[in-house]
Amino acid sequence: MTHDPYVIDEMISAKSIAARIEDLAKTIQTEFKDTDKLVVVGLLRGSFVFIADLVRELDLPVEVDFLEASSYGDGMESSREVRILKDLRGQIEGRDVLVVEDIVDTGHTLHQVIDMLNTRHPRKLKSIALLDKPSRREVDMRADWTGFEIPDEFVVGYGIDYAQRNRNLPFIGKVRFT
Ligand SMILES: O=P(O)(O)OC[C@H]1O[C@H](OP(=O)(O)OP(=O)(O)O)[C@H](O)[C@@H]1O
Ligand code: HPA
Ligand SMILES: [Mg+2]
Repeated sequence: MTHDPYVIDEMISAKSIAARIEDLAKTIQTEFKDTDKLVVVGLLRGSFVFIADLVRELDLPVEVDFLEASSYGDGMESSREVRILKDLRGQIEGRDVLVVEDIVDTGHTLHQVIDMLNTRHPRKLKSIALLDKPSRREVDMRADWTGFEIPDEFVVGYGIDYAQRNRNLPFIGKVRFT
């Protein structure tokens, strides 16, 4: 697949992301202060940077697990069909679970993942997303906590890709075709 040339304009700096994650971690700590061992579930691949930074700010007993869900492939359009490519390693029945997502866009990915995890009867199931793009929503879905609300721009960096590139940028940038 070939892509038109583009540049990336910074939208949210690494420093702002770090500051916001400190605040979010305090909220999560309060929410789960009585939890024996919280299961923090990262949705691969996009959330790998966010989950790494978030769990290091949590002063709580946590277990980290991953689920791989994919709907975008290499393009900019959701397929609306969320495929589970890799399941959790652990059981979540009766457990407190926090799903960590990089971005909620149409909402299909988080919606379908939450539905699927609910069938396993966790005690408590909450979600957190670094970014929220509410103007593009196609299903009624919101993460319980959000880092930043963003406009309708295709973003990359801090774990998020365009055609599997740019995940390693330390900031969130928007893609601008040249
Ligand atoms: O709200 P939605 O419209 O469903 O979009 C959000 C999802 O899309 C992206 O994942 P993608 O399918 O590209 O896989 P990736 O995480 O491996 O990049 C992103 O990481 C979210 O998981
Ligand atoms: O803005 C985005 N950028 C990259 N991947 C995405 N998947 C959903 N929305 C986006
Ligand atoms: Mg993803």
